Amino acid sequence: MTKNMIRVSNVIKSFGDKEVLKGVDFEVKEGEVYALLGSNGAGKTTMINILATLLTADSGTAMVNGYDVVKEAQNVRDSIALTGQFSALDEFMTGRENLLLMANLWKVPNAREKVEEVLDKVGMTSAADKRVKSYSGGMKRRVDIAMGLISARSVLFLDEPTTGLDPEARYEVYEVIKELKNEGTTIVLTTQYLKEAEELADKIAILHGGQIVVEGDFSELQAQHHKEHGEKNANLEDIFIKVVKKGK
Ligand SMILES: Nc1ncnc2c1ncn2[C@@H]1O[C@H](COP(=O)(O)OP(=O)(O)OP(=O)(O)O)[C@@H](O)[C@H]1O
Repeated sequence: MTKNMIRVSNVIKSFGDKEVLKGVDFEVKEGEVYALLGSNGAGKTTMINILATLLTADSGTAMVNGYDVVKEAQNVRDSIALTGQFSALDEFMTGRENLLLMANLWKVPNAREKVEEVLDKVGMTSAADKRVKSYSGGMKRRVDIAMGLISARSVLFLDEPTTGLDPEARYEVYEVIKELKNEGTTIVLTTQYLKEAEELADKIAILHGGQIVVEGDFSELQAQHHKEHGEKNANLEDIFIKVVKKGK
């Protein structure tokens, strides 16, 4: 049986009197690409930060790689890599130097070989000796993802990895995610580009009104949409808009 890498159960989180997550439940299986979608402010980053031990939920439980995010936070941190919208790279160092620094910090065995391996994986070998400040947005994002891949982590969180990138750069990052997916990496992805979720994700979830209101693979979402709205072969954008409108 495939292992559950993530198990979220009845997670509730408020900021002051603003209730953002109102009982979130979901599971992600090993090797699955799980896309968490939602409008701006729906709570996607909040949920990911709870899973990444950067925030604590008010109640409910969340497990990553079999570890409780509160009681076994260090084990969870050792199990995950998180890449956000904002680059954590040193602009004055080269891509290779950034990766090597990270590999040494994490005491990765055979650091140099590992750096070459991840550079190759994200297609950045030929530009590896140029300073990060000369990179395009897509190149920076690819090295960011490579930073996450430096140590063998069980789950990769990609929080809006393509936001703010032009279409060409987005495509480059998209190709990297596809490659990781083919290798069987468990990925939780948030994205504003529904086409990406449609093509990359094994499972799509829509977070709305503080809960997961729809979940399934794309064809299941299409079938549900067909049943409710009589529209066949809808794209994810149509489905998303109907779900979000209905929930209002
Ligand atoms: N530290 C905080 N203090 C107060 N409010 C916060 C905090 N972090 C998030 N929020 C609020 O919680 C809500 C959810 O934010 P979150 O960033 O999780 O949403 P999101 O779905 O990731 O949105 P986006 O797509 O815009 O990134 C927003 O209304 C936000 O303003």
